[in-house]
Amino acid sequence: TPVTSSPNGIDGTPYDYIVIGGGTAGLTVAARLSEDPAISVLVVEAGADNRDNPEVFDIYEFTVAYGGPLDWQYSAEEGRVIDQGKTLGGCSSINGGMWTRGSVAQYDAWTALLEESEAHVGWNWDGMLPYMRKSENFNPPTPDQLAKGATSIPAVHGSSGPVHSSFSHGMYGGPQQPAFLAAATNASGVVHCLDLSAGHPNCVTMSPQSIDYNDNDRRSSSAEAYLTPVENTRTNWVTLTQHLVTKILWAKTKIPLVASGIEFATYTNTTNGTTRYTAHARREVILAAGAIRVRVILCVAQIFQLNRTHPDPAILQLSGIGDAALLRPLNITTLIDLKTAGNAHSAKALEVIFKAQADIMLKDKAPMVEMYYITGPDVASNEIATNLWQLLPFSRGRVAIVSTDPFEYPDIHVNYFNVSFDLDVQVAGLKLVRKIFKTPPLSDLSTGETVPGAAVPDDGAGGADADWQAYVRQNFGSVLHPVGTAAMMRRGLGGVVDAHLKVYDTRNVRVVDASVFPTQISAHLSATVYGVAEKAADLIKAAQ
Ligand SMILES: Cc1cc2nc3c(=O)[nH]c(=O)nc-3n(C[C@H](O)[C@H](O)[C@H](O)COP(=O)(O)OP(=O)(O)OC[C@H]3O[C@@H](n4cnc5c(N)ncnc54)[C@H](O)[C@@H]3O)c2cc1C
Repeated sequence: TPVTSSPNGIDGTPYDYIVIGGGTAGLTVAARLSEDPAISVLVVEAGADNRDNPEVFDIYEFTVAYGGPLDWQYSAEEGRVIDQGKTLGGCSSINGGMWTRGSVAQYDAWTALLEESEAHVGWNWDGMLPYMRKSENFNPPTPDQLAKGATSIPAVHGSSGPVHSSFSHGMYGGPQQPAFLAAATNASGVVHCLDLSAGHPNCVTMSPQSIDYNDNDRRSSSAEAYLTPVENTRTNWVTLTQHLVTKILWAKTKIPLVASGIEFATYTNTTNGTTRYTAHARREVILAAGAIRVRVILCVAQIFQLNRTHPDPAILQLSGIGDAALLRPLNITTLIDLKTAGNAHSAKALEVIFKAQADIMLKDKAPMVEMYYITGPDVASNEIATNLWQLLPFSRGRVAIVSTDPFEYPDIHVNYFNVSFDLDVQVAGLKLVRKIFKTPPLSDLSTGETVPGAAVPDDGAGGADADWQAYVRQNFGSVLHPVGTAAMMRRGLGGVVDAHLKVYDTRNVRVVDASVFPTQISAHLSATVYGVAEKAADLIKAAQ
């Protein structure tokens, strides 16, 4: 069976590649590797196959899955909840489907954080664009959508990839959208651009989603895009759902480590299986368990940038890769002492990483916040609203295992506003939102502000900083874009994987998911995660 929840026939079986996590990146890389019928691929996914559940396929039910069984609901300090997809397709099965890319300079900075000798691998805009396009099948705006104000630059999009992207049938056609575009320009000078995916996202425009226009706006998750079309024909690819990978098994525990496979256990909403199964990897183990869990598996570096959480690391930690000081008290033998988990980024390394980010903000003028304008069905019919999302925080969080029980959630510290500049950015962004709503032509449509309203009185200058700060601290929620927990960076900077996405000091373990982003980007992440996974697949194939 191509997708199964039974370990029978998988337990004890060898595969060429084992992919841990059938999420956004995991299914992408598995699909590409299994294009060669001589290569066998096993994907092990903790969640179930919920492709037929409207909470997954119906993009108009976005947010309904939060807090339910399809959501990991990791907890962090101050009672915060970090939602992440626990279902086939991972976050791509429950996310908002916003389809955007970061700026040219942000991708170029990834190379700058690697060894010079690795620059040729092409972790930059020019090297990523072909892969982001490869993943995509863009449906340019229809005449009706054009009339409502949709724009695009079709040449920057892919037109024959697996992930469908388009504007929706439900695209709202009222006067509020053009009024917002014009008011944003009038209030701030930010220009109206045609497309957020063209590498220059410092602008205001309407944005497509990862949905299939020709299939009634059905969500185009990684499962729908990469697995569904081939699942009945590609017999060399098996996906096991409802099983948690508990650790990586090692054939050789001297550096460079060689993985021999994985151990896994049944995992349902009611069962933490006690039986441990194994599967063997002839070639490689590929970690794609997301930015929180990879760290649990790897037990490696955890930068927890605001809006980013790293799931993968936990699996690394359970497998003996991580900070010895964390693993020793848990009686886990440290195989690779990767100290970057938690607090080990030296001041010198942080200076380099922060300077790269500051340069992107100051020289490249990369967007520091996103204003997500909402109208139509998402809010009451007489309301217009804006979410303000901070894109490039300097605060860093961390993920660490707390026990050797693989079912136990890792300890997550998001450290929001640990760097006070992040709070300044929030306040400046919110003041600008208020200004835009008070600027024509949007102001002509508004009868006044309800939220935050009197909670942050407008003193004529947009409100007092102290009032805004208190408001942000009380109301702030993460946009749930964790990255960087197993960063692709020079080892001296705290990197966990090299430019080939190989974990340092291992021969055959790679990380392929949002964990490897060394820095945050001014975009929603999924389009870039697909690009990373597509590029990773080619790197892995080239190494065969
Ligand atoms: C609520 C929400 C809304 C978002 N909205 C958008 C948006 O509108 N647009 C956008 O572009 N991006 C959005 N994002 C971000 C984007 O979806 C994610 O960054 C991206 O999909 C992450 O991909 P990934 O492959 O790194 O991880 P995931 O897609 O999370 O995949 C990891 C997979 O590994 C599985 N797993 C974890 N641990 C184990 C284990 N031990 N054993 C087996 N399996 C395991 C998980 O269940 C999961 O399926 C959103 C994210 C969230 C959470």
